[in-house]
Amino acid sequence: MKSGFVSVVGRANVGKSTLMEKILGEKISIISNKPQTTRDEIKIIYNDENSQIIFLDTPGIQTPRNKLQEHLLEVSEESLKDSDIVTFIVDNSLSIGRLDKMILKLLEKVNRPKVLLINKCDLLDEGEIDQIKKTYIGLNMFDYIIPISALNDENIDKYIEIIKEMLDEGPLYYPSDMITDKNERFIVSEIIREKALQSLNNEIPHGIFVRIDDFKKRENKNLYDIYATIIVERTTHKEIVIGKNGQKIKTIGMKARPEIETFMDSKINLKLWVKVEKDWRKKQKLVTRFGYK
Ligand SMILES: Nc1nc2c(ncn2[C@@H]2O[C@H](COP(=O)(O)OP(=O)(O)OP(=O)(O)O)[C@@H](O)[C@H]2O)c(=O)[nH]1
Repeated sequence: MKSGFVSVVGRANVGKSTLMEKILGEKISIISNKPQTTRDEIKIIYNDENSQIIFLDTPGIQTPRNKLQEHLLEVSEESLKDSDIVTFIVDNSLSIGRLDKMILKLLEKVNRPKVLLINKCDLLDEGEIDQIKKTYIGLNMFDYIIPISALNDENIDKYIEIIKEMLDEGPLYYPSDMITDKNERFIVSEIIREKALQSLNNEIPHGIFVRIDDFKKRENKNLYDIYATIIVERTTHKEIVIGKNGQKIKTIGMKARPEIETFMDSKINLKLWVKVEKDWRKKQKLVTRFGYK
């Protein structure tokens, strides 16, 4: 049995969620394909007959502008140090951009075997792939460099093979049917948050948080009652989330419910409320209370 922890870092939009979905299937895409702004580290667990790979899916890296983003950057650093192998994903850009350089600086400090995935190779020709490879070989930092296309499922099996080769023998850290360490409440709150952000069209840039107030299965029924509160920073935002005649919040609920039902494999009765907590993002205390650390 081989097992171990593999951290996966990359800036937002390079295709991490797509990769995880190809490795682990649709339920994972519900979990990992969420807007970046408040996402914490998520462990995503791959199992087969003779291995367990625990991917530490870290938040996409961006320049920290507030406490929450600072925290996300710390999460990435920590998971790099805790893991057995580090995977760095870049996309089809031909040169190394500013954020990628920032991540490379982090990686330099981490004394672990490293794999580089060049994603979106379906958008590149052979010459371009070679050019990117050469750039990174020049850094002398990576044990393996693998061009992939997460979208077209190209070379992902090779990546898994290489990870297995590199891992040591180890125990089953999690039950073999477990796919993530996050509890259902957290994932449900992320689904609601995502649907809210989508329905709000950037009217409230990043300023919402979703708290699950109640989460109960009805006796002898395949049905859950879930009560959640969408927390906003301002009274004006509250009005926006509720919408005219409550239309907006109704839409958010209608979009979230089917996805929660797929994830929970159960019928869902979802009730949503909206509440104002001023400047919640800036307040480290609230960030802590809401479970980011
Ligand atoms: N052409 C091409 N597009 C891809 C590939 N992988 C991902 N994409 C696209 O790139 C975009 C971003 O992919 P995501 O998987 O959401 O990226 P991410 O890194 O998880 O982004 P964050 O959630 O912001 O961290 C989506 O539109 C994907 O369809 C690929 O191999 N080829």
